[in-house]
Amino acid sequence: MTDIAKGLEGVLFTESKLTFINGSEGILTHLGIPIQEWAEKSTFEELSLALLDAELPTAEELARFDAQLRANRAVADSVLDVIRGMPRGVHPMQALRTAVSYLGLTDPEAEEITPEARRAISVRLIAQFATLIAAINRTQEGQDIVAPRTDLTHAGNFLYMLTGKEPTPEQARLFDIALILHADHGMNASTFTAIATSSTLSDMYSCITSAVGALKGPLHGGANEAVMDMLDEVGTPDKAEAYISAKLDNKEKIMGVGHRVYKNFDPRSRVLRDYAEQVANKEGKSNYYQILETIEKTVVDRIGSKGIYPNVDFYSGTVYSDLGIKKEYFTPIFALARISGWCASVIEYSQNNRLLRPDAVYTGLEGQHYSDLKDRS
Ligand SMILES: CC(=O)SCCNC(=O)CCNC(=O)[C@H](O)C(C)(C)COP(=O)(O)OP(=O)(O)OC[C@H]1O[C@@H](n2cnc3c(N)ncnc32)[C@H](O)[C@@H]1OP(=O)(O)O
Ligand SMILES: O=C([O-])CC(=O)C(=O)O
Repeated sequence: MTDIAKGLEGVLFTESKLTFINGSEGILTHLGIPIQEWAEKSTFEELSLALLDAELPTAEELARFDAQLRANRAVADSVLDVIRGMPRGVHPMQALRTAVSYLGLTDPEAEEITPEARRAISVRLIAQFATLIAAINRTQEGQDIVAPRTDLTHAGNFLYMLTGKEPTPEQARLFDIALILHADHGMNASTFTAIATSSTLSDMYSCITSAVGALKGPLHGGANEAVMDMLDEVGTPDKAEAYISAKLDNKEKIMGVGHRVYKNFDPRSRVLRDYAEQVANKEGKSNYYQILETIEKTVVDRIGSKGIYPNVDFYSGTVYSDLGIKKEYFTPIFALARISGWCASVIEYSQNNRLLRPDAVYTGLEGQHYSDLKDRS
């Protein structure tokens, strides 16, 4: 009997210098540097550049990249018209998938797949994802689109475009850290999807459009919104333990916990929990935070022995909702960060490309002949 790696678990299909994960010890590094240090000391701009070039930038290189991002924030009016024309009430991830696909139609270099073109398009995509997501939010809320500013950081400008108000330095920095934590994560489903698309020698916009679709699902990036739905369903902290126990008794999955690779705490969830806790200590524990605390305890007590612990999606929503962001935008914000990892991984894989084409064990019928439709019951 041939072994099948269901879900491709543990299958090694390429080499990468970008991200290392030790799932049993809960370790995550980018370019060998622990995620906690990136979160504490770096910026999303710096990590994005480090991933794109697979090396730590100099101050001069970072300044140049930052200037390029700022200069590329605006998107063509036709893209904004498409966003304005979208039906109201669509999920923002549907809207983002369509917007990024359309964005490709406005980029004269879109079809180029040379390393230089992939790199240049990546800079534009990283810069413009923020503009697309903020514009989707504004139009879906019936508000005017806010044009990007060049005097704010990537995180600060996004929050400004989203709300129309300049964020405080603390808010911008907190959001920057959230972006850092989500920027890359090895061969997760959406990065793998981007690479699979690029392996056919398709263009960057196709890679990223397919990655957005993969991130959207609740087993992947969509889990952060699903966690918020769960918190709303639980309602109050005193109901959390019974709610989770009943779900586990029914063999239902709890959103925001469990991971294909981490069989211990996801280090990103620890960082996010610390920030959520700081806000809770400063402003009083929010209802959401208290429910999450009880869910975490119940899950770890009941199924921690199976290696089920909170993942990155567990606490991110409380941080975003503290910043006044609606839950439908949690997954687009994940995409806002992961665009760097997607682009970097496509660039890296393209340097040594081979078409991705796995196989399946055939279990269907054999030796059959075509029968006329009228003869079939
Ligand atoms: C950014 C990210 O993508 S992080 C992941 C975000 N996704 C979520 O939070 C959704 C909830 N989590 C899950 O569905 C899963 O943990 C996944 C999809 C992330 C990983 O799943 P897999 O690696 O395929 O694990 P699998 O489904 O095989 O589960 C292994 C065991 O753990 C249990 N388990 C896994 N996740 C959960 C969960 N969230 N709640 C309850 N039990 C769980 C399974 O029921 C199974 O138990 P069993 O062996 O007794 O049958
Ligand atoms: O690595 C994974 O499978 C999912 C994940 O945590 C991520 O993409 O950030």
